[in-house]
This record gives sequence, C-alpha cells and structure tokens, in this order.
Amino acid sequence: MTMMVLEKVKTIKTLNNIAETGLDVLRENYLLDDENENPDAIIVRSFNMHAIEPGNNLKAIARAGAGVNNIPVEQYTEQGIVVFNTPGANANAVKELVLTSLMASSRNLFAGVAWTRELEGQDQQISKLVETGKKQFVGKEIRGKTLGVIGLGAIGALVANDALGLGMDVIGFDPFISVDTAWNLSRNVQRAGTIEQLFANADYITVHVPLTDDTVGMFNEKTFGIMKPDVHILNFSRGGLVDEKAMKIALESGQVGKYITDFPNENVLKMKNAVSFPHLGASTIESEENCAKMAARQVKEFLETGNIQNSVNFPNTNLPYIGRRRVTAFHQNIPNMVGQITSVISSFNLNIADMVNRSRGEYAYTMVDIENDVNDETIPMLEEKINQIQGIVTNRMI
Ligand SMILES: NC(=O)c1ccc[n+]([C@@H]2O[C@H](COP(=O)([O-])OP(=O)(O)OC[C@H]3O[C@@H](n4cnc5c(N)ncnc54)[C@H](O)[C@@H]3O)[C@@H](O)[C@H]2O)c1
Ligand SMILES: O=C(O)CC[C@@H](O)C(=O)O
Repeated sequence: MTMMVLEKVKTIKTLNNIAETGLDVLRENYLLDDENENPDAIIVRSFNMHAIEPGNNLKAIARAGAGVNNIPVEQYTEQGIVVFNTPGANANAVKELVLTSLMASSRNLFAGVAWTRELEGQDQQISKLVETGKKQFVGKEIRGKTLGVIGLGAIGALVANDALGLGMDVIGFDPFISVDTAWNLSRNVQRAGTIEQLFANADYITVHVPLTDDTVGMFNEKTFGIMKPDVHILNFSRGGLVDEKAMKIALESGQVGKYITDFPNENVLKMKNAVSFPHLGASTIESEENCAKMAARQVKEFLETGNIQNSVNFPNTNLPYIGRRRVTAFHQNIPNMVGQITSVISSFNLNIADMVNRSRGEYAYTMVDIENDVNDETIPMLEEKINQIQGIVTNRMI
C-alpha cells in the first residue's frame, strides 16, 4: 500500500508591523500565525532577533528593510537559515527625510518651532515677540556648501544626486561601491580618496553605511578633530556609528553644530543641539509596502522553488522552476559536495534533469532537478541520505 505524505501548510510569522499588501502575497497559500513558536519563515523589521531562539523549523528570515544588524546572521548561516533583505526598497523614503532634515537643521527649524510653541498664551504679543526673537534662529543656506556622503549605496547615491540638484557640492566616500550604484551616481559627485578627506572638506556630513565591526564608532574624538567647526552631522543609519561621549563633547564645544539622528536614546536626548526622530527614515506608506512586498515575494519564491534572491548570507541562486522534484542543499564550500549529492540521487535510481551550484565564502548552495517522478516514501529517505554527507548543513526536497 502506498502512503501519501501530505504537504504541510507552511507557517509564516511576522515580528513587526508588516504592510498588509506584502502579507497578501502570502495569504492564499500560507498560514500567517504570529503566535507560532516554530514557523517556516519569519518576516521582520527592527525586532531584535539576537534575543530569541528561531525554532528548529525555520528556513528563512526576511528583513523588510536594509539593515540586518538586528539579526544574528552568522549563527543563522551556520544553521542553514537563509536571511534576506530588501535592497533599495526604502531608499527613497530615507533620502526624502535626509534632505528635509538637512534643510531644516541648516535653517534652525527644529529649535525655532520649539521656541514658537512656547509663545502660546501671550496672545497680542506674539507677532512682536516673533519679530524680535527670530534673530536667534538665523540659519545658513545649503546652496554652495559641501555635503559629504559616506556610503554610496541605495540611499547615499540618491542623497548625493539630489543634493547636487539643490546646488550643493557633493563629495562621496565608499571604498566598496557596487557597479550598479556607480552607474547611477552623477559624475559631478566628487570622489574622496580617504574618509579623512571627506571629513576635512564637508560642511554637512550624512552617513549611509551598515553598522558592522568596521563602521562602529566611525564618528569619534579623532574624526571630529578633522572636521570643519560647526559641521552638521546626519545619521539615518544606526546609532552605533557614533561614539556618544565624543559627540556630546563635540556638540558642547561647537565643533559639531548639529547632530540629527533617527536613533534616540537617553544620552542623545540630553545632548545640546541634537535632534532625534523616532526611527522614521523608512516610515512612509510607499516604503513599507515596497519592503513588505519584496520580502514576502522572496520568501515565497524560496519556499516554493528554492531560488534565492537578495540574501545577505547565501549566494543568489536561480534555476528556473518547472514543477519537477528538486533537491536543495546548503553545505560547506568544500570539494566533492556536488559529486556526493548527485551520487546519492543516482543511488535511488533517479535521473538528473538540471542543476546549479553557487558558493559564497565558506558556504555553498546546490539545487538539483530530478527527471523522474519521486514517490512520497522516497523523499524522507533521500533527504536523510543527503543529510548524512559530511559538510551538509541542511537539505530540503521541493
Ligand atoms: N533610518 C532608517 O529607517 C533606515 C532605513 C534604511 C536603511 N537604514 C540604514 O542605512 C544603511 C544603508 O542603507 P542602504 O539601503 O543605502 O544600504 P546599501 O547596502 O545599499 O548601501 C550601503 C553602502 O555602504 C557602503 N559601505 C560599507 N562600509 C563602508 C565604509 N566603511 N565606508 C564607506 N562606505 C561603506 C557599501 O559599499 C554600500 O555601498 C543600512 O545598513 C541601515 O543601517 C536606515
Ligand atoms: O523598518 C523600519 O522602519 C526601519 C528600517 C531601516 O532601519 C532599515 O534598515 O531598513
């Protein structure tokens, strides 16, 4: 008697507010259950995943956004869990807030608005007080000033190009710039050979790099010392890029004129001339929908076909899916893995129709399409045999 192995409906959990239009991509074929302790996939925004156990059924995590410092990527890689993000999906939203803040800080708008609010109750006197008081808030125009852009990725490139349009001189620094971004960047953006060169020449600095071991604390006592006095610094990337003790001192001395950040904490809120937003960079309807849809589509594609697009830990891999049985395997990037996987498949008297293997650093990903029908009893046996190969992290048959 043949036993049918019924395909279990896969569960997807969200850990933050994910736009409904994104979840609609999944609603029909998946169980969306935020209480589930053992989901097949998770969609997340800024939730701190370092603090939770992912569950042993987890196959994919999609960050509906750019930064993945809230996800223990290395740990998940070792467990064969693919981590996606949504490159560029919120870049326009961040760019618009950066440019808004650049002009608002240069014109002392934040302090001016707060002062004006305090005039409430003075009725007939208000217009007189406004005219005498406004001299405290005289600002500077940005036209003709130099904007330094650190990190010329999705956001930095948009900011750099549009700042040129506002009449600024723009100097950029990004030693790892991608070819795609370089194509989109205006040739009028000057290239800083070193970050010090950017620090020394900019009247305003905006930073658009990920928070990593290399970038943590890049704004510190030493780098403030190189900058022009009264420089305005905009940080819509991550709080950890700034050494807060040094920032406090630099703001008090006037070395830094303004610090605009999307990442408030108790220290930052107490700083003179610091303005904080509640992590609003990506908070537009358009950006939330873009991110959610991109994240959901990537998860769906991976669960249904094994194809990987926009992963931060596994190689992007695509093998057109035509509905055949497919073996997918994450494994160490060592010799003879593909040979061993295909040998196991052959040992079940199955013929290979197509295959792909891609590597990224210490890990690789292989997908093999099988020409024959594979009966449901064979599937767990085949998975078990592949799992026994030394160097396999996980495997899954679709
Ligand atoms: N405030 C928000 O809501 C918000 C929204 C989106 C992104 N972010 C933050 O902004 C960061 C950038 O986002 P993105 O979409 O532009 O990412 P991105 O990956 O497109 O661009 C990052 C760029 O930084 C460059 N880079 C890396 N290390 C660098 C270094 N040491 N010096 C100079 N350049 C360096 C990379 O080469 C890349 O071009 C994210 O990692 C995230 O932390 C914040
Ligand atoms: O989800 C958000 O609102 C913020 C996202 C942002 O920090 C990112 O890194 O993309």
